[in-house]
Amino acid sequence: MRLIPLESAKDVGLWSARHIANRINAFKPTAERPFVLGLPTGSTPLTTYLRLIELYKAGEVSFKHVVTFNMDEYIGLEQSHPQSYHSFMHNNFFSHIDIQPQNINLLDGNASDVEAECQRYEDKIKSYGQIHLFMGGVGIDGHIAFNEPASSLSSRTRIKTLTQDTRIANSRFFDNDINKVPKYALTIGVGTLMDAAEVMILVTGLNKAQALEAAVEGCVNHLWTVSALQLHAKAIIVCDEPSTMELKIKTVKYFRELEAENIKNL
Ligand SMILES: N[C@@H]1[C@@H](O)[C@H](O)[C@@H](COP(=O)(O)O)O[C@@H]1O
Repeated sequence: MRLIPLESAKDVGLWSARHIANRINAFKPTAERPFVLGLPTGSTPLTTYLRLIELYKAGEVSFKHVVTFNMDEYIGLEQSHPQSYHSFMHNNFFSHIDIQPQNINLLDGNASDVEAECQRYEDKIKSYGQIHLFMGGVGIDGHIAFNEPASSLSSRTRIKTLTQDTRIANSRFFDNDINKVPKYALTIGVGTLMDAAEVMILVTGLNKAQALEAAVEGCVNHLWTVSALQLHAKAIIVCDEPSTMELKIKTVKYFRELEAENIKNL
């Protein structure tokens, strides 16, 4: 695992956007051989999206031959609902870049046959071979996508019941009213994420410090699903200073020295 300890949340956005652009450009995608990118929602990746839009506008990266798969979607919200992950992605990213609509993949949280929808998603990912780079955030309780504590670390795309903690955390987007937060979501599984060639998780803020500790210093444990990353051959965690509060000083120092050259590349 690589840990990139940066100073601020803004730096996390700049670094991660640059990393994505570099990977796309190095891949030289074409219509026949697109770059496959996994994407999250949440407040953490917003700076990354803003920076990617800037890089696109500056001609430094194109999404013309990029195929995207989002991690998750609430069940029961209309796609046009302002808090659906469909809306989030279109408003914050897709409508500002040159991605082709047919290359955008999101789970349908209103599918009548949920199991068939999840299978369709898994099959569609497989049809491209592999997701080349999956970016994600992390919940306060260490969940990745909506793989809540005690999710199987080999899980595939499926329906999950959201925990009370997650619904409270996400109620800030629903007028601070937990009753308006959906109870269920469709989410890729931990196994789906682990199949990606590379996984990059963004962690910012003091409230994520325990999750970061569990991911980096804890044991692989289904109660902190982000800890599964320790078993991934190419995992990167990009974090800001406040989120490292629970890590040992020597851990942070170790990675800071190891990544000294890369930390400069914002
Ligand atoms: N399903 C999403 C996760 O993918 C995201 O990582 C998490 C943290 O969101 P934020 O970045 O807003 O803290 O929120 C939700 O639960």
